Amino acid sequence: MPQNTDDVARAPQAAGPAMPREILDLRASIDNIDSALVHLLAERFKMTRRVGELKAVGGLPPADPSRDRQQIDRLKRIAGGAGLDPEFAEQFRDFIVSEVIRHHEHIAAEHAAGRLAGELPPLDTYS
Ligand SMILES: O=C(O)C(=O)C[C@]1(C(=O)O)C=C[C@@H](O)C=C1
Repeated sequence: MPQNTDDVARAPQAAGPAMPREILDLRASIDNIDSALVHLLAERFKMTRRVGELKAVGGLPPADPSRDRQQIDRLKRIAGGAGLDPEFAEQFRDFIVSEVIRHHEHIAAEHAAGRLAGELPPLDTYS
């Protein structure tokens, strides 16, 4: 994903002390990381949208507390090893998953109203 790293260096400077070159370089990297995070999140939401469709079709509830517990324990362990505050990692996951739940609920309501769009798996294939 190409980035225009000149954006930061060309940004107008407020009056005051000059911005050190290293901060400008760090900001360019921060912008790249933020962009990667947004792209990763967009991919994650594509996956969860499909999960939401399958849950709606299968009559499964939007939230899955045992999966939540698994994810939280795993992410907190990873965060600890990566030098990130595990509580922050949990809150970040909660923030994302609460949006996923909102999407799941919307998809379930659309399905209940017979308006669910997109490719759906055939039902009762194995019964
Ligand atoms: O795995 C699921 O069952 C999902 O619906 C996805 C997801 C998630 O965003 O990771 C969302 C809600 C659930 O409570 C658990 C996980």
